[in-house]
Amino acid sequence: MAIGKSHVVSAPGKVLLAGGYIVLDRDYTGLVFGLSARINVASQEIHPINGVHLAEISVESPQFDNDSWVYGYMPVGNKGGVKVTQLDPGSKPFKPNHFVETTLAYCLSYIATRGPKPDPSRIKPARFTILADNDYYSQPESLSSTTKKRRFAHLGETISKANKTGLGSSAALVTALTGAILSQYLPLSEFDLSTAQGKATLHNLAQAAHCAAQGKIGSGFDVASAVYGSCIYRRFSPSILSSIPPPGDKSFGQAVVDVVDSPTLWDQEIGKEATDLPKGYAIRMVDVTGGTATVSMVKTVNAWRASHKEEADTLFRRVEDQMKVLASALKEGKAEEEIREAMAPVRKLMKKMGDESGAPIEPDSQTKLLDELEQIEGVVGSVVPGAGGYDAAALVVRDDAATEKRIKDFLTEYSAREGVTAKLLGVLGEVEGARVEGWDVADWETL
Ligand SMILES: Nc1ncnc2c1ncn2[C@@H]1O[C@H](COP(=O)(O)OP(=O)(O)OP(=O)(O)O)[C@@H](O)[C@H]1O
Ligand SMILES: C[C@@](O)(CCOP(=O)(O)O)CC(=O)O
Repeated sequence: MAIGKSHVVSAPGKVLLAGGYIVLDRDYTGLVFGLSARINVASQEIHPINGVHLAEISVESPQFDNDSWVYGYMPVGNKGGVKVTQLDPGSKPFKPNHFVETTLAYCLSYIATRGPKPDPSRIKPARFTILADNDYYSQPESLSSTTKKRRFAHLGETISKANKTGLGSSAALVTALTGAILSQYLPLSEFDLSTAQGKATLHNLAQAAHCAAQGKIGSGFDVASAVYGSCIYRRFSPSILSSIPPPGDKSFGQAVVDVVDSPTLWDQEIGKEATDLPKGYAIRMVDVTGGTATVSMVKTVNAWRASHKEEADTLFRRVEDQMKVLASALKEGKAEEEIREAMAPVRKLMKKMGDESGAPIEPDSQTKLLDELEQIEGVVGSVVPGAGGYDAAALVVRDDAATEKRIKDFLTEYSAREGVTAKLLGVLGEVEGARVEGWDVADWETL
């Protein structure tokens, strides 16, 4: 087989600086920042040689051991789209990748069904290569220092064993893969990521695929920031997606097209104008070992809200109001002291939400860590991002080497003292969402 030139689409990770839990309800918004850690997906057409034509699409994640997935595809009736079936890799163990498979089913069905009449012959054999920036996964200590220095380090383990750092790998992956598939099969006149229409198509399709793969539990803030970058996000109505039957159904393709291309259904709000960071400041993430089950935390908060409606709604409203104060302080480049004063109540209110509901949103071990971090010169404020829990902290900091060194030294000392592993990640908050990259996948090992 011969491989064509690659197109690379990337999407950023996320940090929900303020608005965890409240953003699950359309009545409230959340402040989300994109992160400089991106997942890139390169697409390449595969040309048959000697007339041998296989209806196969392969997806590879070469930073992980043996992680590649091969799919066969075939049309489903007139409006069913395309059915995707994972093929047995033969020599290697059979491992499904639910996010990849669902994204392929949604995107290929959308492409094959849209237009004046369905045309599954638009789908041709192709290869998609996933390359994730290193901060998405904790780098095993055993990696050599040369490997660690590479932009896309080989982790020496399978993806299922990798320890995620919580930057939203599945949303960035689904968004970048959706962008790469659309760019691969549609002409620029039908999909152009640099236009508002192109971003809307990417957003709607990636939300639909991600929700289906994830079991419809999230607010979609992670996919929204993967597409649009930093924003104040109000979620779409969850009912939008309820008319889509499972992939393989005879009306699946048409249902995906009707929902994704609907000019009236989508009611999310992406407030781009209200988000930015002051010059000279950055958002940094601290990865703390220890996991938190977001789904059960959400259930606990929802149960508390159901039984303490008035109290919960007042608290939710206060979180949103304070989130907006923080967003404006950052956007308007207010003085450090004002940002500090805007950020501290966000933390207090989230701690209160945890105390009242019984979900460990800012558990005491995190309170100790954040309190100490906030004492460091150059650290303006801290919060437990997203759902909170035991595994991460987000900081607004002065963006200079001296502050970074103070934080790193502190975390080394704190980890030894408290018997945890707390590390400063390399990622920075950034404003840009999904984009087309200029490099060729053939060069990835030298980047
Ligand atoms: N580099 C990658 N290559 C292939 N698949 C990936 C990659 N990164 C993520 N995935 C897919 O996403 C899944 C992880 O999704 P999951 O919902 O568990 O994490 P998440 O909550 O998005 O991550 P995070 O903890 O980073 O916020 C993996 O099991 C895999 O299916
Ligand atoms: C609890 C929630 O509001 C935020 C979860 O954020 P994170 O995955 O912890 O970054 C859930 C959601 O909005 O999808």
